[in-house]
Amino acid sequence: MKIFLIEQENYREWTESLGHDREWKIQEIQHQISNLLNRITAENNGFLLPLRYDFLAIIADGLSNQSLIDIYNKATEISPTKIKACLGYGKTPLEAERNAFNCIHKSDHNLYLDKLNDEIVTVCHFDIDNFTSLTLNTSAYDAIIHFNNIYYKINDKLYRLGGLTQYLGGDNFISFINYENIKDIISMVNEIDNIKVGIGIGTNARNAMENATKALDNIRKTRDKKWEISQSTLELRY
Ligand SMILES: Nc1nc2c(ncn2[C@@H]2O[C@H](COP(=O)(O)OP(=O)(O)OP(=O)(O)O)[C@@H](O)[C@H]2O)c(=O)[nH]1
Repeated sequence: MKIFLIEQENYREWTESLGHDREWKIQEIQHQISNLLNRITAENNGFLLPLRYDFLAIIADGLSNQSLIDIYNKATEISPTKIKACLGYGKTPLEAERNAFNCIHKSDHNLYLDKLNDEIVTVCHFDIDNFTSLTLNTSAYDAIIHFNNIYYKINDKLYRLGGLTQYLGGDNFISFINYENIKDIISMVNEIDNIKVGIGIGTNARNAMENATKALDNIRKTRDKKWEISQSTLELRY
């Protein structure tokens, strides 16, 4: 697995430079940066995980180093701080991210790329059943508390498998995992009520993500299963 990790350096100093009436400005700028990097990453068939916003991760399998250079250049163009970025490799997405993080802190260069083999990308798109049904919820915020209780339980298991997990809004969250751990995901969701998962496999993260959402939509059609796997060959885009 390859993770391209981008650091916005001296983030705290930048935030403090905005004064006390700053949080709304930070939120505005963070979401603008995440929006623009999300777009250029998707155009290159990757997938952006905003993580902490001062550090953003890109699932880089299937992306050329030139694509990563283009994304790095975009980040340096739009960020209010200096940018450092490293490409890391690992058996799991978490190991790859840790290696990229280590590289950022050890490397004197602002950009470190390596010639690494691409591996297939596997992503799980989790969804809670009937999250929007009014009978379940007394308020939008109560629904979030209900979601969080499930999310943190599952996230801990995904972390132990070496998955990189990101909340996407509503009752949706995804985890990029190692292909070998699909069986662990299936046994996990079989033991948890009111949750389903679409598992997507692809030659790059965008392809895998599309397949995971397709699998999730298929489950909704019949509602007689808690998981489905979908894979296809690379569809060239852009
Ligand atoms: N990020 C993201 N949000 C979604 C997606 N689909 C739905 N949502 C949001 O997630 C919330 C729940 O939507 P659904 O999961 O479709 O509805 P549900 O009530 O849980 O019904 P089922 O999942 O079909 O059982 C809503 O706030 C939607 O706006 C998606 O593909 N991605």
